[in-house]
Amino acid sequence: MLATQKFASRIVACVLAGQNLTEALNKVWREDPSLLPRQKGAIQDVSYGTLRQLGLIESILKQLLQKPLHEPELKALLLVAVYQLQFSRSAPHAIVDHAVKVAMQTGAGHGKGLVNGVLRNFLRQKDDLFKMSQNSEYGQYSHPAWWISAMRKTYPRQWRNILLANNQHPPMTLRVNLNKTSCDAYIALLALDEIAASSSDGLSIQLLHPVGVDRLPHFFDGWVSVQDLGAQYAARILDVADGQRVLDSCAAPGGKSGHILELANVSLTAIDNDAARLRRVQENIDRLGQTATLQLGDASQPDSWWDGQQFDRVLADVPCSATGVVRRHPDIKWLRRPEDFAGFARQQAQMLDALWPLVAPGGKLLYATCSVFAAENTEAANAFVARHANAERLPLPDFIPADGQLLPTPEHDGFFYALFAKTA
Ligand SMILES: C[S@@+](CC[C@H](N)C(=O)[O-])C[C@H]1O[C@@H](n2cnc3c(N)ncnc32)[C@H](O)[C@@H]1O
Repeated sequence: MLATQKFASRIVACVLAGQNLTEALNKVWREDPSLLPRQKGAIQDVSYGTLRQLGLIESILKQLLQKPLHEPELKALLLVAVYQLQFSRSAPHAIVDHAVKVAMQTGAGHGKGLVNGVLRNFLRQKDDLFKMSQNSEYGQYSHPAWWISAMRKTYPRQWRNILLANNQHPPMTLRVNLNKTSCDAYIALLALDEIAASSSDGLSIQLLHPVGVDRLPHFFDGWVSVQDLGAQYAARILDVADGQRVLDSCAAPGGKSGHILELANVSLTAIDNDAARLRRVQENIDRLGQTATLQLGDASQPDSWWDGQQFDRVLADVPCSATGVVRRHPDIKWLRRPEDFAGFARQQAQMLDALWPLVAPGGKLLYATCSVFAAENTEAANAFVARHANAERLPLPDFIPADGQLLPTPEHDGFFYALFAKTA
């Protein structure tokens, strides 16, 4: 547990200082290669959990501290330890003792009395502290105030559920490759390996508990892929058919490219501007036993990679605020700023405008984000149609809300889809 607290508090401190969670984790893995997979799992769990529940834990901690704590490492250690005391099954006395030891080891030794006192007070007043923390929306929902008000304004009926869904553990969802197996047959295979799973739609499978992909039968033969249910709608909405030319313009790591190839025998071009991520597209397509043309390129500058032949279908799964996938990336809640959205919207509009000439007359372009903010979604789609006289917004299939905004729920992440047809 000592290592868990030591590294988790370092990671939480990095995120609170503005660093991305994945980068902070990778830095720790690089600096301490002796960490065992089990230890890494525990560090990851506690870091993610602390960031998910940060508003609640900070509200509790504020009640326990007589004055604000300005030492980031010490504060992160207390946040991690309070998170563990509130949410983990580890023995409380061990959590407190280890936190004191970590304080001594990490140069925050002068704070060991504070750590001991604060954590013991927490244990004595746990229920009252929790109750008091629920008096503020920050403590209740663990999101920044500006985010809470934006959700309340945009989704007056659903805002609470959205925020609470963001704080849940995400499910592990599989996309079943129907060219290789069926949902029922695969669930039966999983059962043989004692992996409990269910399907609500005959296309995807939700595991009761996440497992490593190496435990999934025939994963490396392409029978299933790990993909959130909301992301699985993209290729189905794109409505691909044999013989078409299809462009996936922001393709990495290739989840949606792979799905398109499973659904029809198309000629797929997959573009991404990140070489390392593009290699993952190749791995994914190889695993599925499919082929595609992969090209490193900037979707907003097609002149540098496009051969001039138009596409029947274009998928623009653009970079965005990722505010719909917060339960998978809890650092996003604390790293995003209200002023970020104008920049995302500008980049998204630029990409859409650059890709539109690549769509053949009668062809379709699917615009997708994993955002829940209107500036990147409904407003962007309306503005696009207003800019292009030959763009018609098409109705979506009935598995998607009519406005294209899929809100985060226990079953899926938040996504937005807008489908456009080129009329001339
Ligand atoms: C939301 S992710 C795509 C996820 C992918 N479609 C999937 O389902 O696996 C967005 C991708 O856009 C890429 N990207 C960002 N800016 C880009 C640009 N200007 N041109 C092409 N790709 C870009 C990022 O590297 C990232 O891989």
